[in-house]
Amino acid sequence: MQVRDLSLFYGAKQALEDVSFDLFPREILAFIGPSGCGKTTALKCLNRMHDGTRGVRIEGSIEMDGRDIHHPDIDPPLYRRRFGWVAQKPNPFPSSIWQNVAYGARIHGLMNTSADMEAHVEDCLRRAFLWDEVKDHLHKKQGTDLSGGQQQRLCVARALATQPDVLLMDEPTGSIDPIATAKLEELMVELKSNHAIVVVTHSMMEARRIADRVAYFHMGKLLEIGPTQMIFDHAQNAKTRAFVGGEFG
Ligand SMILES: Nc1ncnc2c1ncn2[C@@H]1O[C@H](COP(=O)(O)OP(=O)(O)OP(=O)(O)O)[C@@H](O)[C@H]1O
Repeated sequence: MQVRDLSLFYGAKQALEDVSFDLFPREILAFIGPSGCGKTTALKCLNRMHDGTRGVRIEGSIEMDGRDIHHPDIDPPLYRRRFGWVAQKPNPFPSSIWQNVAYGARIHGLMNTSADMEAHVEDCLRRAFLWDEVKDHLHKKQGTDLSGGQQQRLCVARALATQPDVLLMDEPTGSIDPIATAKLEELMVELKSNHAIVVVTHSMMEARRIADRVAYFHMGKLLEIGPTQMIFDHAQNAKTRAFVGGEFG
């Protein structure tokens, strides 16, 4: 994806200003920066999640595979299917584990037979590192009956079910414990072999552990983007250096 000179306004308030970056296949790109600097707003631009939000105005361009994502020929539901979304707070549907995963594939008509659907649900749960823990109660347990970390991995499995190219994760480890966090981070690194991942994180350690590249946002601007080690050890911008050095934020 190519994002160029992206600005976003919530009514009169400008939340993003001339943001430009690329997203490459099979990379983890982390958005970091102080609270309110526009990370989530930028994430939501990628899958057109602001569509239909009253008062939001977007300028600049976003292209995916060389095509303008706002072109009238683009079908928004089909476009959005190319993205999986994982939120900070695990939010499984109040239905069985199996239904949580099957839902997306069903509404998009992705599986032809019930055998295909069974295999797909298993595959998504395996890829989300959850299969062994839930395989004996796929229909008996609700998604909401699982632990917080398991619920978050279920949300990843649900996101994988629509066969997305890109996973957008908004502080996915922000509300789970350290052991569950380690498992989710390991999962994200595994998933990047098939997906590009953009992750918003408040944890500098997490960005260091899992990201290939890091983008530093500051008051709506993307001040610096580069390989993770460069941003943490040799940032060009003084504000980036101060933030990753823990001086503020
Ligand atoms: N729906 C909205 N309407 C009006 N202003 C909004 C809306 N959503 C976000 N904002 C404002 O836009 C700015 C950027 O918010 P955003 O949530 O993108 O920041 P963030 O970097 O993700 O913050 P945090 O790290 O706290 O989640 C903030 O000033 C926020 O108050």
